Amino acid sequence: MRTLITYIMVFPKRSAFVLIALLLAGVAEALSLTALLPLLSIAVGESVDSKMGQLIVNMLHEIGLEPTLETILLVIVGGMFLKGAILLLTNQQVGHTVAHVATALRLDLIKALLASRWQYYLRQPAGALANSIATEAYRAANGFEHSVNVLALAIEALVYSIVALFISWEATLGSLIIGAILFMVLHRLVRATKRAGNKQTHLLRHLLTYLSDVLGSVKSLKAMARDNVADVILREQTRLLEKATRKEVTNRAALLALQEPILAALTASGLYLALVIWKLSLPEVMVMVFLLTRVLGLLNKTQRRYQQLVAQESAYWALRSAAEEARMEAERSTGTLIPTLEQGLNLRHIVFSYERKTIFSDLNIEIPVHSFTALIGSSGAGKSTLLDLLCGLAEPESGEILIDGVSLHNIDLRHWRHMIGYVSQDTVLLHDTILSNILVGDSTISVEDAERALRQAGAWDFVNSLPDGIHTIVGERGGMLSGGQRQRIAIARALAHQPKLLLLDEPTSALDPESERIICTTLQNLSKEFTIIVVSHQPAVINAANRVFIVSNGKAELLSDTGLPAVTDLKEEI
Ligand SMILES: Nc1ncnc2c1ncn2[C@@H]1O[C@H](COP(=O)(O)OP(=O)(O)OP(=O)(O)O)[C@@H](O)[C@H]1O
Repeated sequence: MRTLITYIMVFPKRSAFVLIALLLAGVAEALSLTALLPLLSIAVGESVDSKMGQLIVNMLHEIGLEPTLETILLVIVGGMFLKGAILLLTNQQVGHTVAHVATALRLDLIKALLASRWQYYLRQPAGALANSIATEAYRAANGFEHSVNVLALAIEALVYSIVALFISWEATLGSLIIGAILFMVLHRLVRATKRAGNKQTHLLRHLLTYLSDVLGSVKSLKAMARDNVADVILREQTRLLEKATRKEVTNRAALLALQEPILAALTASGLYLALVIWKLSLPEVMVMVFLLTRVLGLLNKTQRRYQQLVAQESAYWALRSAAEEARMEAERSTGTLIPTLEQGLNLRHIVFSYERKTIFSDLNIEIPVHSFTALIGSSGAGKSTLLDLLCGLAEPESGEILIDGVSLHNIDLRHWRHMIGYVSQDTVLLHDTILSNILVGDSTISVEDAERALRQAGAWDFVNSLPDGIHTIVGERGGMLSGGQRQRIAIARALAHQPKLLLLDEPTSALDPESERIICTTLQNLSKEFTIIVVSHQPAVINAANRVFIVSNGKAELLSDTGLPAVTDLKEEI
């Protein structure tokens, strides 16, 4: 019930529209059915003496129609058509709304996650996120559809009950009481479905997290003939999921199977009471039986829809709590100053740790503008972390990061990041065109910007020589390009928004010497315009830089600031 109310509160306008439409549909149907009463009276040659019958006859007189068999038949058929038209519009609206709800929930989660602290984001398994965006959002949106239907069916049942009350309040009340008892008895099946739904939500999240991890490393597992290990674990999780799904389906089937015979028994008892005990007239009894069958049928349908709602609702709450948790971990930027980068960067006495592991105990680095700085050091020394500190993705415990003498604390982070071009260690290109890979959805970057960036990155000649040029599709993870070409596209992506500072994390680690040489030349050319900081173990990159820092033991030490350090000397340091 909480989910039902929440859905309506979160999407009030859409829910209201759908409900009003369904209500109109219910009224249209009820009116067309009540016309049955005088129809039946006329059909059996009786006079129309019930209140409802009189009302219909009077209404027909009002609009200048005689209550003949033909007119009443037309009223019934017309009412049904009107109901059909309203239902068509309603169903359309429900369909649009379900799609809208799914999109709104997905966007909400993505937005909250992207706005969260980097350290929090890193802890989120990609598979769980994919599951939330795909499966949970879909199930949650279906939950919305079931909610609206529960309400609509309940309203329809109410409308029918009111109409039935006019005919015989005793029979209606009796049936409603029996209906309520039936509802409560069968509620056990609804609760069991809810438990199965919760289990499914939990297992699906687990399964997709594991699946995405396994698929990410399938090549090495396959090469070592260890893919059957993954297979066994996945099979176990799939078996559990299947069990939960089977439980849900069994409970649904049980509810459906039990409702039908009980409904038949109730209808038969009602018929007996009306004919033998209350001695109602045959047309009245026939209409009443028809209406009560509908009321109880609608109550049954309401319960079945409610059962479907509780099977899906856990997905909605899982999705909402994921978004809420991400919002609690939102990155908070306190600074408001607009940064400049005309003098340089200065890291002073930086102390930083991951949980209890100290990475920097007293880090001091000065980086003048238009310098080309290489950061070297053993694996795990903290080079990538240093880049994270510069971007504001990690925050020092103490010490200061100064941009042109202004503390990063006081600077608007988004403005600062806009001045950064970042090429990560593991750039993944999208399965899309080269142009899309450079724009990555940023509408402020023009095609001319992309072309300029490709030229700056030394990629223009090879892109231009491709049959579709900038519109060439690069394939899955950029697989249709060479490693060096992919890396130059990644550099072009980092340059497209005209940054001032270029940060590169191991840009050539996967490249052959020739591709590496080309990237180094590109970087040297770029250093005339940009301030470049590159993390690398590669002698060619270190030689290309004009300043070299070694990061070790929580500190950074300047090894060279004149240009070309001897590669052999550096190798010993690395
Ligand atoms: N998000 C994180 N949470 C906890 N520990 C982390 C996190 N990121 C990195 N570390 C740890 O901090 C240390 C420094 O990591 P970092 O990636 O900065 O090293 P690096 O010098 O760039 O290494 P490499 O040359 O191997 O890329 C490593 O020991 C790593 O395990």
